[in-house]
Amino acid sequence: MFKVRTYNQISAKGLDRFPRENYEIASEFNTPDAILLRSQKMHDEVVADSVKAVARAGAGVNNIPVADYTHRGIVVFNTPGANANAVKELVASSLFLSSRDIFGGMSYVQGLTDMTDAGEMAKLLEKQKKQFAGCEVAGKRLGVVGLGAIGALVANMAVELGMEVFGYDPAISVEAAWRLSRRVQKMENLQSLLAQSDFITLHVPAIDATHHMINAEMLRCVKPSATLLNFAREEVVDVDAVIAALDEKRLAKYVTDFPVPALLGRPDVLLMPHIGASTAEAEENCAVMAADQLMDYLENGNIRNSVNFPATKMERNGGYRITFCNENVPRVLGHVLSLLADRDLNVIDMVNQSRDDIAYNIIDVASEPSDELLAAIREVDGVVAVRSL
Ligand SMILES: NC(=O)c1ccc[n+]([C@@H]2O[C@H](COP(=O)([O-])OP(=O)(O)OC[C@H]3O[C@@H](n4cnc5c(N)ncnc54)[C@H](O)[C@@H]3O)[C@@H](O)[C@H]2O)c1
Ligand SMILES: O=C(O)CC[C@@H](O)C(=O)O
Repeated sequence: MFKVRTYNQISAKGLDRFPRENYEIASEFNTPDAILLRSQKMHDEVVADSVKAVARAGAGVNNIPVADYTHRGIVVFNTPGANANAVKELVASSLFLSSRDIFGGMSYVQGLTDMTDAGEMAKLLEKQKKQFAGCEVAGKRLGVVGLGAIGALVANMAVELGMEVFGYDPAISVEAAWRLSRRVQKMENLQSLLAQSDFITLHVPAIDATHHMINAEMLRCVKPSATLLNFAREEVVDVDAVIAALDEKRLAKYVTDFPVPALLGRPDVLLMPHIGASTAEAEENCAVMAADQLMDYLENGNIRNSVNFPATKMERNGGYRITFCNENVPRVLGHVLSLLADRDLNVIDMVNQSRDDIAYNIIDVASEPSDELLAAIREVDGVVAVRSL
């Protein structure tokens, strides 16, 4: 029986994937085999040595101490693309909400609570509506920073809206580049993108390289009429620099899913409570994908969509399965294979993959590995974790 500890509200569709005859799912477990979470900050959480994998039902993994887990042999998964459409739709809404005063106009109408005469109300609205006029997004220039799962959908959607679209992503994958409309113009640097754009939307992960990528220096490049949209992460933007730019009218508007108190009460911001991925569809997609990935790892040792371990898959061909991960240094695999040979254990099939400092191995053997063998593998210099499945 595997135990999976959940944090946050995980879609029932995802939780239903775990067959209850093999899995116990709960939000409290002292020694779980795996953790399934959304935005729970794990940096200060004590994670038991029993944990073999952590699955993030979502894209960003900056809430997880990935490097620390890697050293402990804990595989971290995410769900690439599973919530991208939800974010794209909120970015579309935000383009409209920031280009026209839809919110102000609606609040104004709702505030007319003393009004009883329909004719008088219609006259008043016709007179007042000019204060809520805006502009269209068609024909405007959108700069998309980060052209992965979300950025590509946003860029393509903006092309369809009639916008002129610029993209900047120095690390774009071949797959992501294929998804992109040919009408998206590639920018060589961030400054050029910022200088041309009427709207700038950020879709990069929160990593060291993107920390405060929008800072005082970069904000000096933007047009005073520009709107900045941040549906990526709080850390990607230096919010003090944004506030200074708004105060000095060097930036027109800031729209963000990651508000901080200093932004409250400003007329030139639109603040949302981290709802980019809060649709039934996205929550289901993420939870189902995360659950399936966790189960395949716990039951078969296969790794798909990990952010710290190499993608590794081996079909089951009978026999008994040993998996282990080790520091990516010479001689560890050879040492383990010699332990199997010493015990006359025949290898049916095996796969060895590495990623940065970590290597991962699946070995199918003809007879059941003993506890003594597993303990001996665990003792090999460089081995981090061993399992028998
Ligand atoms: N608001 C929300 O609820 C919400 C939902 C989903 C994702 N997100 C955030 O959006 C981020 C992106 O999600 P995704 O699914 O598109 O991820 P992704 O991995 O598919 O795409 C990220 C892209 O950013 C690019 N990139 C990395 N560093 C860059 C840099 N310095 N400059 C320009 N581009 C750079 C990468 O090459 C990649 O193409 C996530 O990491 C997460 O933080 C927020
Ligand atoms: O779980 C959520 O609601 C947000 C997820 C989002 O921030 C992500 O990075 O995928």
